Amino acid sequence: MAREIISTPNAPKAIGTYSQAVKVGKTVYVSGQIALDPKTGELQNSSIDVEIRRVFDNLKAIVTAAGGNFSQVTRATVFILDFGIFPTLNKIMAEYFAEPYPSRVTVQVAALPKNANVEIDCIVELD
Ligand SMILES: CC(=[NH2+])C(=O)[O-]
Repeated sequence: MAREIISTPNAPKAIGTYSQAVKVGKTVYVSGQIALDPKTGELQNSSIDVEIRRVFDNLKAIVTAAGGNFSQVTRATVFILDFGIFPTLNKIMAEYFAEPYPSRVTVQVAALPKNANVEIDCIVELD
C-alpha cells in the first residue's frame, strides 16, 4: 500500500530521524510529540499544563494535516517522567477528546528528548 509522508509547518519539525506522520491507506501513524513550539523549536514547559497542551496542539496539527480529527484517534501512547502529572494529563486530555476516548497506554520513563516531561504519539483511522 502506498505511503504518504505528512508534513505541516503547524507542528514542530522532526528533531531526529522520523517524519511527523506516515499515512498508509486510512491509517495515520503520528510520531511522538513533545512540547516544542512549531515556530521557535523551543520546548514550552513554563508549567506542566502549558507543556501538555502544547503536545496535544502539536498532535492535533499533524492529525489535521493528515485529513483527520481527534475523534478518529484509536490509540495514544503517553510517556511521562513522573506519574504525579497523571491527573493533570487526564484533565487536559478530556478537553481535547470527547468520549468514547481512544485506547491508551501510559508509562513512566527515565528520560525524554529535550528533557521533556511528556511525549505522546497516536494512531488515527480515517473514515
Ligand atoms: C521526539 C521523537 N518523536 C523522537 O523520536 O525523538
